[in-house]
Amino acid sequence: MTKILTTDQIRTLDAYTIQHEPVASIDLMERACRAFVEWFIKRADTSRRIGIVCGTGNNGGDGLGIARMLLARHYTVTVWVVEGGKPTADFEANRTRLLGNVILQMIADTPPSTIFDTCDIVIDALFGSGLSRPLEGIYAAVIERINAAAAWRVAVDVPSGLRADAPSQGAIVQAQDTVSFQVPKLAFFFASNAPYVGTWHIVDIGLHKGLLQDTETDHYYVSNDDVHRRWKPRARFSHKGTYGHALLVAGSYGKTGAAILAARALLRAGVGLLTIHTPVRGYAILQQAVPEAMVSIDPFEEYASTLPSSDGYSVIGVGPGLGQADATVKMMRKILETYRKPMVIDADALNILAAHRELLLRVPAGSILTPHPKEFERLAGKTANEFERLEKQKELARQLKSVVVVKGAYTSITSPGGVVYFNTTGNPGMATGGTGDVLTGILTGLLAQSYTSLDAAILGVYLHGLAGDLATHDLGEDSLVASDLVTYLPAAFLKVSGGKS
Ligand SMILES: NC(=O)C1=CN([C@@H]2O[C@H](COP(=O)(O)OP(=O)(O)OC[C@H]3O[C@@H](n4cnc5c(N)ncnc54)[C@H](O)[C@@H]3O)[C@@H](O)[C@H]2O)[C@@H](O)CC1
Ligand SMILES: [K+]
Repeated sequence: MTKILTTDQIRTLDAYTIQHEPVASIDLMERACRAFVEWFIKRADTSRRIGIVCGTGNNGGDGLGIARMLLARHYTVTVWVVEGGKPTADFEANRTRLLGNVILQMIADTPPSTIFDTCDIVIDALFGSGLSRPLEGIYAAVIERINAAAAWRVAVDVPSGLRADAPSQGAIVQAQDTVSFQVPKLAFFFASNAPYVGTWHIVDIGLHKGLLQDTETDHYYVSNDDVHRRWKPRARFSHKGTYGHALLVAGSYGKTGAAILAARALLRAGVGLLTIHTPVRGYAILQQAVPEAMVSIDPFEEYASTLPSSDGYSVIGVGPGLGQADATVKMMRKILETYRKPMVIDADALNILAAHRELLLRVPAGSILTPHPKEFERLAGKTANEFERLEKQKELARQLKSVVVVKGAYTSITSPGGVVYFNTTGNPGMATGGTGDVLTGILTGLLAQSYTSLDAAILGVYLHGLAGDLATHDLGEDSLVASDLVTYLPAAFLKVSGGKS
């Protein structure tokens, strides 16, 4: 698991590294500059004209060090320093090291609109993690020019003006790429910050490994290795009973497709047996579309009303295409009153919980809830920003002793203990109807196979995004449909299992 740390934790790590490696502060900055430059030179050749905009803190010190290294590699570099705060010692040291290489252009007033006209690339080293209040005045004026520049904008550590672990206000640099030191910052994972962060990249600056390992955090992001460790190979002497019997409660008149997508994904996720409970109208369609599944037929024509029995199922997945008819609400109530094993709860099943809040507390411990942001808002209430939403998500997971998955570009998975895992697979092609139904199927299929709910959620969300990425690789983002995720799920399993699936 890769950690996401707060600014205070990173500051502690910096200081600890300086003291215990030991390494001089200026040499640690030198390492940071070198790591940035190594990343940079792979992406820009020496014909590109570079502008570096520096503050007078340590982020600005990085900017000066980067300037020196790029000049030594024969890039054309202009360096601007925005006058203001008291320069730090490492900024001063790097200013001295730069003397004679380039003349620093000082900015004391609103710069002309043409300031960056001669730059192909603008490197933003105005402020880093030391930002403590919104940027205004001269800083805001410079940022306005940076954002208006017809150049590739690359931020050092964080886009200036963005707070790493709190909501941001004031002027913020809109970087296309952010090269961040050692660990990603929490703010990078929120949709509202995407216009500032662009694509983020992590470079290793060699902060103290021991302390990095020992530093506790509630926030992680998920990589292929983490997922591989959670994946379980199938046993030689296993049989269909080994892999669970899932019940999928899904579909209503006009929404049988949701049941098909979830059912197909469930089977491709490796479940032993699948029964789908669906209204009469869905029966013939499901038997043809998903021949591997058994169908339990509701007495009602158009929506589900009565589940004959929930006994014997290892897991229930409920929600896709379900509708919210009164009879369906009654059925949900009955399920929650009698079934005590984990469930996967999605879509209309979540909306039913939001509208009948007494049911929420009946959700069996160890379940997985998969709201998109709007459904989450109905469940947990409005929030002012994504930091607040994440706190509410942790609270809900604790309260229900379940895993809460809020879907988005970086789907966040919260354990009952309040630990958050951000998923890193997936792409905008998946922003299309039915992909959520596929996720419900995958998660239900994994839970049926006795994965813990947290492992099922981390593995399932990752596989779902990876199937989307593999599909996009062949088909492009524009044409991706939810069924493609099911088609590419086997390839995703193969990738996660290292070819052993
Ligand atoms: N040894 C270290 O601590 C290392 C630090 N590094 C760099 O140092 C950065 C952090 O440096 P600093 O802590 O000096 O912080 P910054 O360079 O981000 O900010 C510098 C100063 O700006 C002032 N400031 C904050 N908000 C302001 C506002 N809204 N308007 C005006 N002034 C404001 C603060 O008082 C602070 O002293 C990191 O992001 C990274 O780029 C790297 O060189 C790696 C090593
Ligand atoms: K910056």
